[in-house]
Amino acid sequence: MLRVGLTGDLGSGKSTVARMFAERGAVVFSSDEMGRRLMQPGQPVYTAIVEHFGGAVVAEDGSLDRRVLARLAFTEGRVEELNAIVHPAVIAEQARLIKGLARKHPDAMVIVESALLFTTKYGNSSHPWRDRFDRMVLVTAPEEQKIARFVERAAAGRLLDPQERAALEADARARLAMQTANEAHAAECLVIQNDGDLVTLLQRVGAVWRELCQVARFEP
Ligand SMILES: CC(C)(COP(=O)(O)OP(=O)(O)OC[C@H]1O[C@@H](n2cnc3c(N)ncnc32)[C@H](O)[C@@H]1O)[C@@H](O)C(=O)NCCC(=O)NCCS
Ligand SMILES: Nc1ncnc2c1ncn2[C@@H]1O[C@H](COP(=O)(O)OP(=O)(O)OP(=O)(O)O)[C@@H](O)[C@H]1O
Repeated sequence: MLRVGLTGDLGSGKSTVARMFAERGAVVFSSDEMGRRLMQPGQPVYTAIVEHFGGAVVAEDGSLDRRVLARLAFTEGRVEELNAIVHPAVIAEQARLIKGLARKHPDAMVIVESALLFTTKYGNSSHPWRDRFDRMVLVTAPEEQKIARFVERAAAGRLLDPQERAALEADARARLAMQTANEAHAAECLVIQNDGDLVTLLQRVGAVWRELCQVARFEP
């Protein structure tokens, strides 16, 4: 089994790249999706977040209010408090799933996608990502393109008024300010530059996929 970490800043295109790898046969775990699942009512992570941050983070329907949490995390400087609750649970769940998969499908290519693989403090050693992954893939894009993609994805086809657009851009910049480590690790990664169209991206993903298959063949 080859364990691949797929990282890159917000809006760089990681999830898009992850889907392209999945189409080629990789098993992909999205940390954002897993985090969201573990934050559902009834989960220990949900309970811990409500106990720590108080009832103001609970929406009317009983789920966590992600806008309130995003404000606390990215505007009010409390992101580490949230990370300390969510990250250990996500990392443990990924380790559990990967262990099960290794037993059933020892030849699988597993890809774990997250913007925070290099920065999270919650692995089991001082170099958590080295222990968790055999190879790292980094997706990069110019800063303004990352912000534009984040805004367009959040708009989901709606026309934004200038205030909404400015608020989303500020949110993107605040999150990006916490993701400065990724490109500093470029030398340790297979890098996919996502500064063109989707056809170009598909070609670049194909080249990296072939490289990963070679590694898997020679380092089983
Ligand atoms: C603050 C929360 C509720 C905001 O939710 P929201 O739906 O707006 O964003 P979502 O979770 O889809 O994340 C979108 C992007 O924001 C960025 N981001 C999310 N969490 C973080 C963080 N802790 N540090 C830096 N950037 C982050 C990433 O680029 C991510 O891909 C949520 O992001 C969260 O709980 N974050 C803390 C836990 C975490 O790190 N989750 C992500 C991986 S486990
Ligand atoms: N090369 C591209 N051409 C056009 N659109 C793109 C390209 N790459 C990504 N996108 C679009 O940009 C948006 C952000 O991409 P994606 O969700 O893959 O980024 P991400 O790195 O996973 O972001 P986040 O960390 O915020 O989850 C999506 O709407 C995606 O469809």
